[in-house]
Amino acid sequence: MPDMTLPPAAGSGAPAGAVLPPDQAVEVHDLRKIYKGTGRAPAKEALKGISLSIPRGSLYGLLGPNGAGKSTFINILAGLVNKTSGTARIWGIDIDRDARSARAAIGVVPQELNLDPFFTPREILDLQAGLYGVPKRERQTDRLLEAVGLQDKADAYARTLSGGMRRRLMVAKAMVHAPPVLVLDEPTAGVDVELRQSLWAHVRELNRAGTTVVLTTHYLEEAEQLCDTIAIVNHGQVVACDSKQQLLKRLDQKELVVHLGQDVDALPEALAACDAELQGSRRIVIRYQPSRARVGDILGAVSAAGLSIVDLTTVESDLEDLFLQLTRAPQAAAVATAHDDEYR
Ligand SMILES: Nc1ncnc2c1ncn2[C@@H]1O[C@H](COP(=O)(O)OP(=O)(O)OP(=O)(O)O)[C@@H](O)[C@H]1O
Repeated sequence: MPDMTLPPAAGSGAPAGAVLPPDQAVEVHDLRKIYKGTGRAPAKEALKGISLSIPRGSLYGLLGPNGAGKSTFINILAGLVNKTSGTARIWGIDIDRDARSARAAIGVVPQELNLDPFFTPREILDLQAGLYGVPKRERQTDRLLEAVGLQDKADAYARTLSGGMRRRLMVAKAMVHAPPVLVLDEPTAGVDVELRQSLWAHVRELNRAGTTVVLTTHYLEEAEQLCDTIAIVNHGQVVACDSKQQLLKRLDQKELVVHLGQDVDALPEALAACDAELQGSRRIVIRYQPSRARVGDILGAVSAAGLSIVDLTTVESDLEDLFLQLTRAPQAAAVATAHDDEYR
């Protein structure tokens, strides 16, 4: 990936005398969307009252399985889908009160690579800047092309660009009006591992340059590697939303594997009250909550039962465990309600 020095996002800093940028880049409250049924297809409630605040400057992940409602959410922000109810503000601008200014504050990179194959990157960016009413003298076409490493391809037909180059061009296209908020819908869906890394580097660079980045993904790894804050969405509801560290802390579950020096045929009595399991005759797996149980006490109980410990391993839960817990739990709706209250 080329070295990228990006043009600063509009409003990302606060020049002297300027209106201070908002603390929250995006704020939505009780956002609902019902797609009307057509023919035999029934109506679909894609968003069931989403409330979220996306802090300015964050790299925010909307994580959820296919069909969770992520694209619907960002398409509403982008002005491409009409919400059924609720409110949304982008960079402090209510999308109902001033749709035009709200749209100007956001750049969206859609999932589909919808580029005209017979236009060159330079033409595509110029055209897009024209659509947004950016005066010619203020256009940053060359800088943007350089930022996404496409200066050498500025005048090549888009159809001759590789998949990765096209994605980068899409990012540049979404940035022509220097929006302070950039939304990427599944930026690396179907992208190979190497290109994924370079796209991540690019997204981090955009964020460092001051742009608030919101991305949707169903790749846990992507959210874990890139995002500082993550909202997990399932069936049109937010089931968790916190900083990555806090989310991981919420798991509060560890697994301790104790390898014994002798054969046993049953769990020692002292471990009966724990979530413990004897595997084979020399291995005990104990699941515990670090906030409630001390590993020293657990090991003490094993030793007190007259068992010798020859080795130990611990396994920590990761985001994947939380994701599975939250998106598979039958009471997910209850979790969401309790959680939403925290964020209102
Ligand atoms: N135009 C539409 N008409 C009817 N239903 C729709 C429409 N667009 C989306 N849906 C439905 O709304 C739900 C949410 O879809 P959405 O595309 O927002 O989810 P997603 O989380 O972005 O999933 P994916 O990653 O697969 O795009 C799904 O059940 C989908 O089938």
